[in-house]
Amino acid sequence: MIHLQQLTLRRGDRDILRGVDLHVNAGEHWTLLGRNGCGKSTLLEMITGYLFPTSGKIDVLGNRFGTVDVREVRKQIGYISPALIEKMTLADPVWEIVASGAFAFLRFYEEIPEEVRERAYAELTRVGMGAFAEHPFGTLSQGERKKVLLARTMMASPRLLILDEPCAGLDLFEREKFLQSLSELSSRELSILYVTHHIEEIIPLFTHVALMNQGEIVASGRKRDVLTPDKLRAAYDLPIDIRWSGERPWIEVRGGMGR
Ligand SMILES: Nc1ncnc2c1ncn2[C@@H]1O[C@H](COP(=O)(O)OP(=O)(O)OP(=O)(O)O)[C@@H](O)[C@H]1O
Repeated sequence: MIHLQQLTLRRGDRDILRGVDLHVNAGEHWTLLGRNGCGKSTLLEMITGYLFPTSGKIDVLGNRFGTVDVREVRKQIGYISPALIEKMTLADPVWEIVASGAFAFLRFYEEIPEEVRERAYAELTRVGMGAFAEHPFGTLSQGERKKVLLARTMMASPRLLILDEPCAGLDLFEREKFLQSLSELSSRELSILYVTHHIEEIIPLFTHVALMNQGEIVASGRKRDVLTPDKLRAAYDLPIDIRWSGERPWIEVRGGMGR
């Protein structure tokens, strides 16, 4: 699904990404973790073809970037980023926002086909937002907006779903509801790449983790192999204990900072 080989991004005299290798195979769902500024969002922008590397190779869904039209590849990728929410028109009804996901544009200037409207309602219902279909998008809470964007993304039946901190700013209840909606997508044929700062968001759905530190991937693989106290300490510079509840990790910072 995603194969990155020796990716480097140089800006001025600084390497923002350095020698990044990442291999996401069909049927795997990955989380990407790391401290502020380590390069997570930059990596997502490369995988979605908005940024080009200084060196290295990017293959996404069987397409080698640099030899294909990335806009065509993007049609198969659902990408929810903080910037996307800002692009939505707050006065538009929720169902129209969702329906626009079936096309490669943000707003409708023509009548929306009935079939698209029905699918939009179905996707909204699936994420528990059916009752809000006629509400203006701008009146929704942050958590509700995130679920609407998830529904919108699914309109294009993506093969790859990329989420950049989708639970940021959500309360516990909204976060769990969002994660549940995400889990329910696992029956569809798609792979998920999910960036977060919160290890407890690595719900059973996720199979693999990549840990970044200062532009490099310092550990990657099956989540139980990567989420170990030693590897987390190396990435976060903190003594971290980890406890598993089923296939979901919970962490404790041992003795506070600096010990
Ligand atoms: N166009 C640019 N020119 C120079 N530096 C940049 C540019 N874009 C990003 N950076 C720097 O690259 C680093 C990585 O940024 P990025 O946004 O990818 O980090 P992140 O891991 O997503 O951080 P956060 O967790 O805070 O969202 C940061 O230090 C940022 O300041």
